[in-house]
Formats: sequence, C-alpha cells, structure tokens
Amino acid sequence: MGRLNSSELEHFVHLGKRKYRRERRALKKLFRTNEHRVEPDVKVVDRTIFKYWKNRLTLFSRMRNRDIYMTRELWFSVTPESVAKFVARFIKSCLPEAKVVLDVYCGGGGNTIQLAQYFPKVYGVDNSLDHLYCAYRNAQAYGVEDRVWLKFGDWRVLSRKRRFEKVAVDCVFSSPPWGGPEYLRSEVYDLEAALQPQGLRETLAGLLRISENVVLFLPRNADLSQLSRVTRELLGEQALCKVLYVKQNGYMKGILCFWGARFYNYAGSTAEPSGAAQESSGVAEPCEVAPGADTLDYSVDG
Ligand SMILES: C[S@@+](CC[C@H](N)C(=O)[O-])C[C@H]1O[C@@H](n2cnc3c(N)ncnc32)[C@H](O)[C@@H]1O
Repeated sequence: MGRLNSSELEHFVHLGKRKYRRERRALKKLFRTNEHRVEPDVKVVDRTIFKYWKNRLTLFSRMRNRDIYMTRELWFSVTPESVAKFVARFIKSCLPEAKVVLDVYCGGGGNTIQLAQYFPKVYGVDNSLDHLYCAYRNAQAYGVEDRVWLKFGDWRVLSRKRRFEKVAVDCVFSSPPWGGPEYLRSEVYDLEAALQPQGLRETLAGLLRISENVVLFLPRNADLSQLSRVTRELLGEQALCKVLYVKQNGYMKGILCFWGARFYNYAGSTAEPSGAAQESSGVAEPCEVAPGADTLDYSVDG
C-alpha cells in the first residue's frame, strides 16, 4: 500500500507536471496515510450514510477484502457494482471492437472499474482528488489499475478547452451528480435545472463532441420529454435516445440513456444481449415511451 510510486503516478494524467505540484503533494499524502480505506466490519457512525454502509457489498463486492476506499460523498454516489457491470457489458455487446472509453465524473471508480474489465483503456475524469485516489485504489482492488487513466479537473473547463476531442474515444459514459439524495423530492426531475454541474443540453452537447456513442446514467424520475427535446435539438428530428430502466433487487436505481446508432440497433445485434442482462437477472418491464425517444422495455435486477 504505502507510498505512491512513479508508475502509479503515471496513471494520474498530467499530475507529474510542475503546475500540479500542490495536487501531487496532496495525492502522495493520501497514499502515505492510506486515507479513506473502509474497514467493512466497523459500523459507520455517520447516520446519514448508514443505509448505504449496510449495503456496502452491493457497491463493491471486494469490500469484504478490506481494500476499498470511500469518501462520505461516495457512499451515496457510487454506482452499485451489478449496475456498473451491466452497463459495461451492454456497451461491450454493442461496441465489441471499442478500445477506449471515457468515464466523465468517475467518482470512486464504480463504473470505471467495470468498464476496465472489458476495454483496454478507460479514462476517468473527476474534480475531486480524493475521489480519483479512491478510484485508483479501488481499481487496484479489482486488478484493473493498469487500464485506468485518471484526469483531475473540472469537466466544464476540460470540455470548454476541448481536452478529450483529439483522443480517439470510442464511447463516453457519464454519471453526473444528481444533486444528492434529495433528487427524489420532486415528482419529475428537471434535467436542465437540477443536473450538476451542467444541465442536460450542455452535458450532452459536450460529450457528443468527443464520441457519437454516449451513455448517461440519470435519475429514475428524469423528465423524458426533456430528453426527447434535447436529443432532437442536438441530433435532428429523427434522432433517437434509447432509455433503459435499471433495477437492483426490485428497486429502481435510475435510467440509462444511450445515444449512437450501435445502441439503437442493439435488439437486432448478434452480440450477447441477454447474457449481459441475465447476469444481473434482467426483468422485462413496460415503461413509458417519450415522444421522439426510443425507450426499451426492460430493466435490470441485481
Ligand atoms: C455521481 S458521482 C460519480 C460516481 C461514479 N460513477 C462511481 O461509480 O463512483 C459524480 C462525481 O462527479 C464529480 N464532479 C462533480 N462536479 C464535477 C466537475 N465540475 N468536474 C468533474 N467532476 C465533478 C464528483 O466529485 C463525483 O465524484
């Protein structure tokens, strides 16, 4: 565990540069002090995260090996492992030849790690050094750290500076912050006003500049008509957005939204569709169809 060595530092893209001296020092300290390591058998004292702690093995199954790292925020924002696994396998089924995937807002690596099980190179971006550190530690726990490249920075800035547009990214996945556990307070989640740190339109426009294949993980009460409208505005009247409702143990975790022809044609694809869904015990379930959006009628149980 201990110190950050030079080959580990390479996986924190650009952090070896002079201008990141302060961040590099902070990162070294996190490694040295083994910060954020979870002791899975020790009950958390923070009552607001107890319910997440109770289900800790659904977040990272490797938690039982005592080598998972979490911040307080990560307890309620990490994508549960079965969901992350499903997404990664689904993308792999649709884009079997893809090599490079970008995970924007990668957090503690819930998605990054599962994507790295299927794709040789996965970039993760986050503006929290603590989260990037946890993502790297967690990738080590799953033995995929060599495939993971982490970029520290504010996505709005990186996107404005078009930082990833010259990288040959085959697919962009993103699980943006939903605004904390309060996202269910209103019946319908406003994808422009509530989604952080940018609304849906700006988020999607930025990601589509990097790849035509984009996947967003959004709240289950997201406004489908906004999805439909933004899809048409950005991609034309005939454009489609495929929506999958994702369940875990009977509980609706969120929706997965896909843009890109390879995802729409999935039903006709010969690549192992049900394998991906059945591994997480896929369950057919009717759902609403948003005008102009193509919503698929199944969800996933983990
Ligand atoms: C919902 S969490 C992502 C969880 C992740 N998929 C996982 O499984 O661990 C959202 C992440 O976005 C990051 N974030 C928030 N604002 C950001 C910004 N402006 N630029 C980059 N990252 C940001 C947060 O630090 C947080 O880690």
